[in-house]
Amino acid sequence: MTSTSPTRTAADAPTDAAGLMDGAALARRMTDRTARRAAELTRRTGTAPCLATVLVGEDPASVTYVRMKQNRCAKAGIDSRKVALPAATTTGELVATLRGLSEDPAVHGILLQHPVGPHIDERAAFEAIAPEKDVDGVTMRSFAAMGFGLPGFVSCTPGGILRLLDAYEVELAGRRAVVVGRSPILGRPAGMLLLARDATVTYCHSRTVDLSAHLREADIVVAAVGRPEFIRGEDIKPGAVVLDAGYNPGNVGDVDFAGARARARLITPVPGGVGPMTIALLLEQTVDAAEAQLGAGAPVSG
Ligand SMILES: Nc1nc2c(c(=O)[nH]1)N[C@@H](CN(C=O)c1ccc(C(=O)N[C@@H](CCC(=O)O)C(=O)O)cc1)CN2
Repeated sequence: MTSTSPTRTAADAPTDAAGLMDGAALARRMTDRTARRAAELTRRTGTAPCLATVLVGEDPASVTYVRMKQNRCAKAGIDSRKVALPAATTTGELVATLRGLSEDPAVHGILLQHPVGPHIDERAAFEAIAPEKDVDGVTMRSFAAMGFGLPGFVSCTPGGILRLLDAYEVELAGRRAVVVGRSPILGRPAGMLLLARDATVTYCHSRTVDLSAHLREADIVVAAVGRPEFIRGEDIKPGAVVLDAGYNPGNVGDVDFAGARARARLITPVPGGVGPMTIALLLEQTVDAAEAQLGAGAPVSG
């Protein structure tokens, strides 16, 4: 991915600006721990954890994200199996591929890169992933667990957002959280995870009347709308915590960073905030899945 956004330095920030939530650093710490767990699992079982990545077509951003996931797998001692399918793949063919991976004992986790082409029934494809291999948290069974606050694989970006909030000791119970966006891999599960932690959650979306009024009341804002700098700084409540899950071309988030930072208490940058957490969670959940399938949970301290 190329970056056209100007480089931000600490000197650019106003003196009373929000603290940055450093997702890149937290993701590195998580991945170090995941790598230790993967090594221990491989030593004990003779089998390395394996993630299958499935990419349909050649969308440049998706190609980049899949490559990033495979590179980080390699660094963490996780095998990856790349399945690249032509753009013309049908729903039936994709479902058959995912069912085959679901039944393959050498594969412990499956990732279907979103989005797939408009001619494909993405929901049907996600549902072809065996729940015990759904390390990306995209099946309805995983959604149900997230909705009820039960154990299970979480959607990776929303899960990463919760880890960031916990790492920065942000209180959630009773706080007003506004999630802008309702996509199945991002906004919806983000709201479910926040609700499971007793936040008072409001979803805003394209049909919301007076988004600004909702945002101005929000203690926590999750921006997952997919439009560059859509959230205006002036709408952020002073002292709010802002998580920008946008990944627009040019590494631009969904939030007007400078404007929001001047009012918020904590904010994630783009890049270096929520994005790296997505892949850290994917790797962690792949090792969770492998441990469960190989019957070999390996406690690792630190
Ligand atoms: N099946 C899925 N598809 C998609 C998901 C997902 O979680 N599961 N998320 C997004 C995109 N995505 C991963 O696929 C993703 C986007 C961005 C990043 C990231 O780390 N970005 C960096 C900057 C990257 C760069 O420098 O080029 C950052 O924000 O610091 C990771 C993953 C859509 N599809």
